[in-house]
Amino acid sequence: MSLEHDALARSFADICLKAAIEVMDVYDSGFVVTSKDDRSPVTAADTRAEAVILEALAKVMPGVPVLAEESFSAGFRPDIEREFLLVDPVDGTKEFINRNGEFTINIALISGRVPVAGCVYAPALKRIYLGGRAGLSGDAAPGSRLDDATLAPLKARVMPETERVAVMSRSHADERTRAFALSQGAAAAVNAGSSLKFCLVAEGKADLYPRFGPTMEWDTGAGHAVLIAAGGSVTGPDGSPFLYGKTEQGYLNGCFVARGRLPSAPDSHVRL
Ligand SMILES: Nc1ncnc2c1ncn2[C@@H]1O[C@H](COP(=O)(O)O)[C@@H](OP(=O)(O)O)[C@H]1O
Ligand SMILES: [Mg+2]
Repeated sequence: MSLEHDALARSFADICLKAAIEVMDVYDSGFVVTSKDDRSPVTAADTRAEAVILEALAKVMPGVPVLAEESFSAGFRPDIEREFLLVDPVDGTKEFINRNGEFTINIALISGRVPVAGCVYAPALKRIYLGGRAGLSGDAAPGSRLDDATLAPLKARVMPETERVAVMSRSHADERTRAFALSQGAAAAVNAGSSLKFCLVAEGKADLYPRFGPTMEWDTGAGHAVLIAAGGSVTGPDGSPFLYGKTEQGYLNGCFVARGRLPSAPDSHVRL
């Protein structure tokens, strides 16, 4: 089962690398920004990349329901089962529009309400992160195949007692988030767009990522998979489990805190 999740993360990575061709074509050639019903911005990159991802996922995991950002915005409501896929074709759309490179392509598998495999790919930065049983990261160009030679194990660092580094949203940070980070011993803050924040914790460049502003399940599933594979965790601010498949609340996440390795945590993690 665990090996299967590593293999799945790899197929998600290949799908992200393929979808990145569409994303970067739009990014490099200029684009029109339109507003969705919820007034969030969208470009042709989101819809074109999502089409590529959905077609590929239907071959890799036929019959598994997919909750994807643009299809959801268009009104599609899949019947969520114990296993389902989450897709965010361009997370960090504001960063995409601002052309700072901090946007990602995200695919995750949820099983029993927790992420078990995921891939986060930042095509402009050419960085890829995989989470299955193990975490991996490396450099990869849009349109390329995943190359083992460029991948290295991903390990979150043990949270230091002092001088912790917090990473927060570049476009949606607020005072409550900053106050919480301070209360958790953060001595420095970094800002980043998209699910890259989970990846910064996963690679030991930050210790915590508090999020009190709204996010959707497809924004967090893949980054969450990467982080737990690297030995970190995601919980509610009170330590409660952070679960997926929240149909009754329209797949809107509550507040959460992503953390690196806890001082007492064993080297390997246990999944539900
Ligand atoms: N008011 C709101 N309601 C729901 N989600 C919101 C939101 N404001 C921001 N987000 C989510 O936050 C994501 C961006 O996070 P960040 O600020 O960390 O980059 C957005 O992803 P998209 O860019 O895919 O739309 C969006 O889903
Ligand atoms: Mg998103």
